[in-house]
Amino acid sequence: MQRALEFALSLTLPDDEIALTDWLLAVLHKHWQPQGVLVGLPEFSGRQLECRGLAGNTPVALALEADDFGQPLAYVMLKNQVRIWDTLYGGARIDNAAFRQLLTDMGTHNGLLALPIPDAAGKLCGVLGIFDKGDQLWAWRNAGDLELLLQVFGRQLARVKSLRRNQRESTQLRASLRQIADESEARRHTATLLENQLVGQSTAARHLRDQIAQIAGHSLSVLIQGETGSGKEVVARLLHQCSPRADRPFVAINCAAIPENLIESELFGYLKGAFSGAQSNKEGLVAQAHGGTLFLDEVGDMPLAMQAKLLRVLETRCYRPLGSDKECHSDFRVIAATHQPLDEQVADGRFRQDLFHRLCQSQILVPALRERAEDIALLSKHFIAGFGEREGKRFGTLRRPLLAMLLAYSFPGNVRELRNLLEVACAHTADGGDIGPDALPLEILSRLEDDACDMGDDYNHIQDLRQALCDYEAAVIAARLRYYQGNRLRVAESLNIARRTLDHKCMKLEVQ
Ligand SMILES: Nc1ncnc2c1ncn2[C@@H]1O[C@H](COP(=O)(O)OP(=O)(O)OP(=O)(O)O)[C@@H](O)[C@H]1O
Repeated sequence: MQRALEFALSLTLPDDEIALTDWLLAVLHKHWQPQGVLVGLPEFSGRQLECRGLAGNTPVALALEADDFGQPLAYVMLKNQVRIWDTLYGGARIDNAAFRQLLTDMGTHNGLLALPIPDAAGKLCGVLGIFDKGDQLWAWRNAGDLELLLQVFGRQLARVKSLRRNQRESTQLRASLRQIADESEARRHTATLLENQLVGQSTAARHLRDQIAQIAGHSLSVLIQGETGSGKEVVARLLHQCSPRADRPFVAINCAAIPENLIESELFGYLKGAFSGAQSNKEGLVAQAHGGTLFLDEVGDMPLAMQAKLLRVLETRCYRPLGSDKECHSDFRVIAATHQPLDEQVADGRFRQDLFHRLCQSQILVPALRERAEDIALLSKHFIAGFGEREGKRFGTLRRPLLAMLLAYSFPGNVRELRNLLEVACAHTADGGDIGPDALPLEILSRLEDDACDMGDDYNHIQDLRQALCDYEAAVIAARLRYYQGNRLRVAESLNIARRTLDHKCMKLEVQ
């Protein structure tokens, strides 16, 4: 009983095919003690028999062609029948050198008993070869124990294989779940980054964020166009931060700000002595951008001669530092921006058409602020909060009259102008105070009033009619109060309303 239990226990330990084969070899070695033994199991394609065994006490491992029926194990697999060869004569005709060597080591005085291994369903799943003297092989064959042992092995093998398969599948499943979780985490991260840094809830702002999220994923060049101050650099930085290159450098160059004769050395770098004043080697921006993004701001201002050199770099990703005779390579993504109509410059011959096509494999147009006036309130809140934090102050809200004036203004300088204007207003507002027109210097106020644009042909920015009317009313009264230097009687007369009505409106609309 104890031996039976020990045997059963030993069978529970192997958890893969190799360990189970070793278990079978150990059992055979211990209880049958044959001269040699070989267990062959087809590998996953079925083309080869992976064999493990013992020649005496020495471990053997070899691979046999499963369809080479000239060798006995494949032959028994084909016939699915037990066979005994009383001697090993004829081994010389076997192609497989390792197997031939094994037969030679066993000696011709030994024979071979080969038995098919059935799985749980009785299907063939391997083969066992036992080397020993012919009469011993016949005795083992007739006793029938080996077949029983192989049934135990075959069933256990099926179990181990299914366990392995399940483990493989659950590992793959876990890996795909992890990938899905990583992807959705990355998407969430991108969305948060975009919402925080590209402020705005207008349709145009949302579209811009969607475009960035989509374009950031590939490595094509991007041409960003838009009026000055509209947020082109914000878009370029976000394209980089949301891209797989995010942890590599973002290198920006303003082509309009660098003298023509310096652009080349800035971009490509130089070697010591390349020109007078080059006292040491200097790495260029193209090299610094390796693995990351090269941002060419104001690309429309790049001189024609430099455009040709840039085109070559974009086509080959190779460049030559000044004074060097060696080509260098840099893997960068290029993003270019301009406030100029590049297509017109191409038509005028001021910008190379081939470079234009290279740069605009994908395009983003950043709309002017006046085309998305709905964003003004949110942008203002964002900037005021930022200035408050910077100055260590807590500002109240943007008062309606000022908001109304901002909504009516055409913002030729776009978001930058709004930001600058609010920076001034915050600087003139006390800690805890609301920000109104009185916080702006007169010249800015008159700029806002003089340039107050028509509220838009389509009034698309209006989301709340009652609020819009209040804002408009507040803006008119505030402007008139400034014009009459706070004289409410004259304001009321000029607007054809009673003085009491004006007072009431000023209180309700928070106009001072
Ligand atoms: N949607 C936005 N959300 C938050 N800040 C913005 C947004 N758009 C622009 N800004 C801010 O406005 C200012 C100008 O933006 P940016 O420099 O990106 O404009 P630009 O179009 O590149 O200008 P230029 O044409 O002069 O190069 C920056 O301070 C930027 O942070």
